[in-house]
Amino acid sequence: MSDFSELKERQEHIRNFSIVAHIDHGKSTLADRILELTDTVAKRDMQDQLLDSMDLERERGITIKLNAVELHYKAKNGENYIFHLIDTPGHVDFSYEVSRSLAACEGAVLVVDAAQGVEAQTLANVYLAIDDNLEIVPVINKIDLPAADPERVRKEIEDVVGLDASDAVLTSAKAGIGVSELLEQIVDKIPAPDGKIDAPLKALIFDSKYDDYRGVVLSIRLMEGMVKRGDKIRLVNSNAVYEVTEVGVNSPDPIKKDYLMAGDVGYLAASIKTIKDARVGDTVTSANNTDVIPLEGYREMNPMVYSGLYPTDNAKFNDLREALEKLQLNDAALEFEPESSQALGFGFRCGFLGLLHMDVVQERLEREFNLDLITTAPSVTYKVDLTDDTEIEVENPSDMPDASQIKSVREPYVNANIMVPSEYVGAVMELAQYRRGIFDTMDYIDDNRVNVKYELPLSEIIFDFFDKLKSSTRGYASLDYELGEYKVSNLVKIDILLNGDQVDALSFIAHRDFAQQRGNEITASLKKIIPRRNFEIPVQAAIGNKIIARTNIKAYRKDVTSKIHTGDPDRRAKLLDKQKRGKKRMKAVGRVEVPQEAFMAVLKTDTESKSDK
Ligand SMILES: Nc1nc2c(ncn2[C@@H]2O[C@H](COP(=O)(O)OP(=O)(O)OP(=O)(O)O)[C@@H](O)[C@H]2O)c(=O)[nH]1
Repeated sequence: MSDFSELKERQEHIRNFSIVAHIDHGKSTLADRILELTDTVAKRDMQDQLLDSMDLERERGITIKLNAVELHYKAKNGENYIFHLIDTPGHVDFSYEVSRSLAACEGAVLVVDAAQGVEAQTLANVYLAIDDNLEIVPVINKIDLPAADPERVRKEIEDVVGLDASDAVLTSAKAGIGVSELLEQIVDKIPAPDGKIDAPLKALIFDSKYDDYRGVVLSIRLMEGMVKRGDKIRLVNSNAVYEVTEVGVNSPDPIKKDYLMAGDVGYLAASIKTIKDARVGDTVTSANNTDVIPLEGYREMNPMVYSGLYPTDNAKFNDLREALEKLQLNDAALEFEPESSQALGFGFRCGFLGLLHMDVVQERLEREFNLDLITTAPSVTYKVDLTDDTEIEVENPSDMPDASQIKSVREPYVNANIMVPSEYVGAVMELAQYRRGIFDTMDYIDDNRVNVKYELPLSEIIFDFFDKLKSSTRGYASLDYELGEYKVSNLVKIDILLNGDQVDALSFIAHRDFAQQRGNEITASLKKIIPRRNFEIPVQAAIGNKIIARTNIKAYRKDVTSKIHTGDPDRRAKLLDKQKRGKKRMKAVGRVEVPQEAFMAVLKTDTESKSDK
């Protein structure tokens, strides 16, 4: 191995940075250009959003997971630098990934769209970086757009974020303009890591994933010391000892290395089979180093919403448990515990950071673990004060006690930050008011944009608030929020009965003022969603014993294949097959078949349409 002064020299040439931005401001495209310019990826292998390696990320055009790559850059001063670039997601549901990435870095490149300017997530993400004492390199991207106004945006970065943007790099990630200037600024402005190379190993686990062959593969940032194949390591929290089988970096494909040293960002495999040993935020040290002070891990994330995940085939319960355990490694914000439902059997109550997160988890479970799942409607956590002076938390609406036992129910509120051109302030306020928002403040960002702050019930914003906000502001509003206080609200549980039987997984909680309306809406949409049977199915909504809405699904008589001549077995088989596939995501509840969509019917509210107009 190289001698100490060589290692020290190498360390001085390392630059670790994340790219942070509001969603769609061009982080992933900028990362692509950086990969190209540093010849990390050959032109012929280049594809758009290369670091978004999950199919799901490419299909949706969003970054879900952080991604760390090593690049080599020869600067204008003639020296060779090692960059560790961590691309991060922009969506609020994944800000946990951002905070973990930042902990592995000395600097952050802040990308701001030259036409849109500073948006809600720009602020949220850059504040995370400022809190971590990172050096921030501002970049004004998309200068090729006709609507680009870099000087206005420069001023916004100074006035709203409070950073010196006088030498912010002007880029077009799309056209490849300004990227080499950015690389030079990264070299000049972001400090090299300075952890002791000759101290005992201390590394932070900032991500991990399960690999069938290598066991758990850890993404680590070495703070002190070195690690190589054959070393015995200890994971501090779990106190588990392993022998390192491989270390390396992603560039972007994995490349094995002889060693990783203080300042490096790379991966480590040690045949770790016990998933719970390898938690994100834990410290890795050498096996014989027993008095190490663990690195400051991460703030625990509290899920914002909960929903039930059930296998459509009850026999797959254990497969689902195993899949959730493996996925949790790669998604540290996911929580789950077993629950059961009369209607759906055995499954898990899962906690998510938001609906996009929930959607992504469901899709990853189905794709990566080959499961068919039913998800119940998401719910926030309510705090219920009971008449016997005790307090309980309710994450599943069907667990809400009987009204006679309840003194009061409190629900979580968020502090929301909405940035919007001033002409749309009226529309934003109308929407927020309708969603039971409490106005806080309004500040001008510049001559024609404002930052409006509201306290809003979380349950009102997790579903479709953002879509409604976008549509009532022609896409111009951006939103960020953090959990605030619990407040007492007049809430009731609404139960749904199908064919006379209450279906626990369809119960939901609503504000009393909207209960009647929601009852009507939901019975009407269930009527459309639930397939007819050869008997009439009453669909009812009830508060306690009182039925508040009712409709009927008419009986259906004909067999779907009865019209087809038996002489065409092919067609008949195809039709039956189609029918079978359609059934995959259905659950038989009593004599009624309930499709996945029905469990989400509660999310579809038409209530704003009146206020939108
Ligand atoms: N005109 C123009 N478009 C750009 C530029 N940079 C990125 N885009 C486009 O902006 C869109 C969003 O770019 P992404 O790189 O996916 O944005 P992102 O910030 O990584 O988004 P998330 O990962 O979802 O947070 C894409 O359609 C890009 O092609 C630019 O410099 N000019």
